[in-house]
This record gives sequence, C-alpha cells and structure tokens, in this order.
Amino acid sequence: MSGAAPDAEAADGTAAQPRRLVVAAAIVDSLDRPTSMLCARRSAPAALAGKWELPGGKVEPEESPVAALHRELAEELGVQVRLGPQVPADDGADWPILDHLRMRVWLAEITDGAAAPLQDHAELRWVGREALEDLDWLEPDRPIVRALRDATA
Ligand SMILES: Nc1nc2c([nH]c(=O)n2[C@H]2C[C@H](O)[C@@H](COP(=O)(O)OP(=O)(O)OP(=O)(O)O)O2)c(=O)[nH]1
Repeated sequence: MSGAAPDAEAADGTAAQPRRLVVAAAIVDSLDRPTSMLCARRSAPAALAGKWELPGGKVEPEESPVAALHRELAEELGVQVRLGPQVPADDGADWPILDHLRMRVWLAEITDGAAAPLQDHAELRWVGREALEDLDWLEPDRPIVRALRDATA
C-alpha cells in the first residue's frame, strides 16, 4: 500500500512486527573530550565477518534497552561503561540496520575493565575520529559513523 510506513504492513498485507531493537555503544576515550572511538571487527556470521561495527546486540524480551547494552558490553568486551547521550538518526528515531532490525546508539565511556575481543569480534581498535570513516563498516553503519563523527566534534 503506497504511503504506508515501511513496517506497518508486510508485503502480503498481514500486520508486520515492529523491527526488533539492537543496542550499541560508541565507546569513546572520554565523554567530556572525545578524540577516539572503540571500533569492533565482526568475526561471524560469514556474510558479515571482517566488517566493522559498534559493539552491542539484540535486546532480549523482557529486558530494557539499557540493561541489554550493559550485558552485551560485559559479554563481548568485558567492560563496564557509563552511558552518555544517545545519537539518534536525523528524524530522532532509531537507525535502520541489517536484517530489518533497528539500532539505538549511545556514546559511552569505560569505567571498569580493559576492552578485549571476548565474543563475536576478531579485533578491537581505537580509531581517531578523523579516521573513523576509513574503516570497512557494515553498510548501515556508514551514516551512523558520520553522525558520531559530528557528535564528537
Ligand atoms: N552489534 C551490532 N550489530 C549491527 C550493527 N550494524 C548492523 O547492521 N548490525 C546488525 C548485525 C546483526 O544483523 C544485528 C546484531 O546482531 P548480533 O549478532 O550482534 O546480536 P546478538 O549479539 O544479540 O546475537 P544473537 O542473539 O543474534 O546471537 O544487527 C552494529 O553496528 N553493531
């Protein structure tokens, strides 16, 4: 149906489920004076392996987005963080990403632990904001990375 919101109705006319939420962190060296960001290179699945992304993952049923983000960062990187502001899309909404998901992104700063690629990532790298766009990001992350670069200027 033309004019319908993309997630309002599936192609077969049945009601579609809202996009499932993924939460992710743009971990910076300092929330007060950010100069670099912790970027993560995926190790799986094969179709995404080698691409760079923001650490995070899917919110489980009954879990709050913020709790999910803290859980994912502890599991994947072994760190505790303090969250800064969210970085939304231009329309103020979550970012559309792969697999018909949507992603909510927060700036964050490590408060405990030394980040290590414990799960899901082959490599972690601190990247200066000027070089962020040089990485081979997952395609939906490109506009997000541009917004993060602006948000940390
Ligand atoms: N974590 C993360 N996922 C992203 C980003 N960009 C993007 O399109 N995605 C997609 C890739 C995946 O389809 C999905 C996240 O899935 P995931 O595999 O990281 O989630 P998860 O850790 O909860 O894993 P699982 O429950 O599916 O096993 O979101 C990003 O910057 N970070």
